[in-house]
Amino acid sequence: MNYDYPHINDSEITDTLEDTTGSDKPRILLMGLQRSGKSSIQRVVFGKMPPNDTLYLESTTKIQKEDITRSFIDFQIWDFPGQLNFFDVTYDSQEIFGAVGALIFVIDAQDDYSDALHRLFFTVTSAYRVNQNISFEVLIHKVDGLSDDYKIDTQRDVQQRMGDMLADAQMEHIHLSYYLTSIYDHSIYEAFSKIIQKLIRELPTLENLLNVLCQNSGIDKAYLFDTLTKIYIATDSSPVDMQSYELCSDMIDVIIDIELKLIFHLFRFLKKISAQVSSPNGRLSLSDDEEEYSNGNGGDPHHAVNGNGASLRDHYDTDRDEDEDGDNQSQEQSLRRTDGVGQNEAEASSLIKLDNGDVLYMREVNRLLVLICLLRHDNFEKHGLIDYNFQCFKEAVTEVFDFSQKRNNQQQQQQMVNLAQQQSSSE
Ligand SMILES: Nc1nc2c(ncn2[C@@H]2O[C@H](COP(=O)(O)OP(=O)(O)OP(=O)(O)O)[C@@H](O)[C@H]2O)c(=O)[nH]1
Repeated sequence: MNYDYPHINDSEITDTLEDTTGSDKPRILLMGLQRSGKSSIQRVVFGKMPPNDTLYLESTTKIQKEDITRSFIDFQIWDFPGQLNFFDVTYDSQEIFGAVGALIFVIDAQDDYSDALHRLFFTVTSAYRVNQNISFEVLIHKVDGLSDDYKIDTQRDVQQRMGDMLADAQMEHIHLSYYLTSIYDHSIYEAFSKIIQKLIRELPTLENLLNVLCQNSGIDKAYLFDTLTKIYIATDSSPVDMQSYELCSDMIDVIIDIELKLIFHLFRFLKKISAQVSSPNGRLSLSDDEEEYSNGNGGDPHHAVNGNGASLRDHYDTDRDEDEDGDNQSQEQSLRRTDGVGQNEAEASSLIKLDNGDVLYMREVNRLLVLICLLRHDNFEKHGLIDYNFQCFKEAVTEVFDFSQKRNNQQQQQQMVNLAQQQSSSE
């Protein structure tokens, strides 16, 4: 049986190739059989699509390239149509696979995956011949429908069969990493966190900084999250347990939800102001105001933004305790301007007290990154020390990325100089 890709006609290939050139950003490729879940993963993790909406996604016919902007993760994701063979001679495989950081192969675990394994073998061995630096990642996907025992058995079976195939081809030196994933829970974010971390050059430095922060502040676990994608780009060296990771990851959703509500009310407030300016008597009636609040936020006027809207966070300052979904988890939110930082460096912080006495503490490192820590309540009493250490951590992280940015710029300039020299010598 031929497990290679089916033959594709030329017009389809040319059509697709138009999409394959362009950006210098490191690439993450999503490959796998049709309907294995590639586009769903891309949309859910990087596009915030609700998992249920992926049921209506149409099959991909061309490479879908997406620049991950507004995120710390400065990569390009390429979603490949399941039916095309990009190792065909018609393609410049050097162009496609030369600059790849990670090749993620998605296997549908709810289906018979024999064909998928042969395709995975073909894909990995072909890509390896082009670029030996690619990190190969295998998502055993859609495991939400499987029992825990069956998940483990499936992973063992996939690993065993791939290991045998690579050994038979004397290519056992190719290393594959395996993850059990589903878009319906945290597993897909956890897997992407580990995949992306392999591509971050600054990872060891960030881990060291997090270790020092935890040791000196009584913090049990700390994650540095990319706010947009909920991918954690680094954590301290204590073991990651799924429960703490899920709590921290959920905290981002809670905060974003609150911020969105604030933006919504700010928008309504500004709309009202503009209506007031243009209204004949130039006055706002109190009854209108109350109606707005009761429609929008359950009648709590303190959720409104009390300023001129120049900076949302600069004007928001509230604490609250409330029960969450019957969990009796006490939650305090405080989005406030921190003294000692400039007007433009307003940063958010947030605190959630858990039932067992632990505390989840979030601090904004910059526009793209947040630090979320889990610690015992009595350790949180040394609040000033934690805040001071956090400022030191933040400065160090900023320095690391400034340095890395400068190095990248220098490397790019050097590459351009080399290219120009090559061109002039060949003329
Ligand atoms: N149960 C379950 N279904 C999923 C999961 N991820 C994706 N799906 C479903 O799988 C189906 C196919 O998903 P797609 O993302 O379109 O698959 P694809 O690999 O991009 O397919 P092509 O574009 O044809 O190559 C959709 O109905 C998704 O809702 C998952 O984690 N669990």
